[in-house]
Amino acid sequence: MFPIRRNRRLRTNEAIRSLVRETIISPNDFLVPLFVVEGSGVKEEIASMPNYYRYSLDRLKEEVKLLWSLGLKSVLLFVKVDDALKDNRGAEALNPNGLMQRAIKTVKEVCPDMLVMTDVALDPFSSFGHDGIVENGKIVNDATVEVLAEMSISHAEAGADFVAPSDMMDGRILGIREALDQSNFIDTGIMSYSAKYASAFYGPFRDALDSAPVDMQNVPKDKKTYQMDFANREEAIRETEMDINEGADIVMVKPGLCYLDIVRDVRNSFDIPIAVYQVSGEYAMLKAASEKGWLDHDSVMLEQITSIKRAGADIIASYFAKEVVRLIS
Ligand SMILES: NCc1[nH]cc(CCC(=O)O)c1CC(=O)O
Ligand SMILES: [Mg+2]
Repeated sequence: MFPIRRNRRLRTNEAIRSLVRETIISPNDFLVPLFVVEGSGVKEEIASMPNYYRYSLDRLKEEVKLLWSLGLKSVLLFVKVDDALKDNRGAEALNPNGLMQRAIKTVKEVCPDMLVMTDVALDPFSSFGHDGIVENGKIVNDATVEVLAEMSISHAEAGADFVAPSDMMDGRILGIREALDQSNFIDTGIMSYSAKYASAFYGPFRDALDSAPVDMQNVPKDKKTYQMDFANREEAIRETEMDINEGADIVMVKPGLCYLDIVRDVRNSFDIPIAVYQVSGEYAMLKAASEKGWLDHDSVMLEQITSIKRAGADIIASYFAKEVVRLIS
């Protein structure tokens, strides 16, 4: 009686495969990152992110409407700030009429039901390209948290539904939650980049926003004193648990593909929505390999996205969102 069990029966054709498929991708899974710049009529392709663009506010409107029509209902906003507006404390981040604040209003104006999340960190506003304030060669934690809390209030005032602190300062979730509550933004959510690793996969993103750490004496060249060491796994649980206790509504693991063990650990440890950020370098790798004809773009894209969800993600922040949704619809 060899063999009793024949697993291949369940793989015979697409009908049976789809019947037993465990992980299904839908537009509801995605959070779409958007890069915003000053100007008008601007839709400029990011060199290291083929087919991904920076939009001026007028062109952002079209893009947001398009996303909505595809069933993509959540965006994550990032802004590219002029060098002249950058300083060590990221003062421009608090400008009530700053680019981020106007971008939030623009999205809500054309698409009131679109969920708007905003990046909260100093790097796009920092003259040193760091997520926090630099003093004597160090990124100072507590003073940075104060700015992040003010920044969060400013985003909430402009109409953001969720703020997404991506800076990895200690205690910032509590600082932001208390600040939002004190300003009566009790319904404004926090998606915390809880386990964010110091990754070389962020390179294209830093090109997109011109936000890489500067090469200067007494300024750290990398973000390793605040973002996590990629050799560590248990630490991700500790970081995530603290953020949940401090009031995070959604926690995140970032980057995606190299960190799916972490995603599964977090999934098995906590009963809270988990976001995974498939970052710019992951996007760029597939674009480059498929341009060379070395990988089949759409198949690999779907395999990657499905793997992220299979690992335990509830939410996937991905530059592929639009392409995936078009592929599966
Ligand atoms: N704090 C900024 C921020 N928010 C998201 C990313 C990376 C996203 C990507 O690579 O797609 C980064 C870059 C960084 O930490 O240097
Ligand atoms: Mg932390």
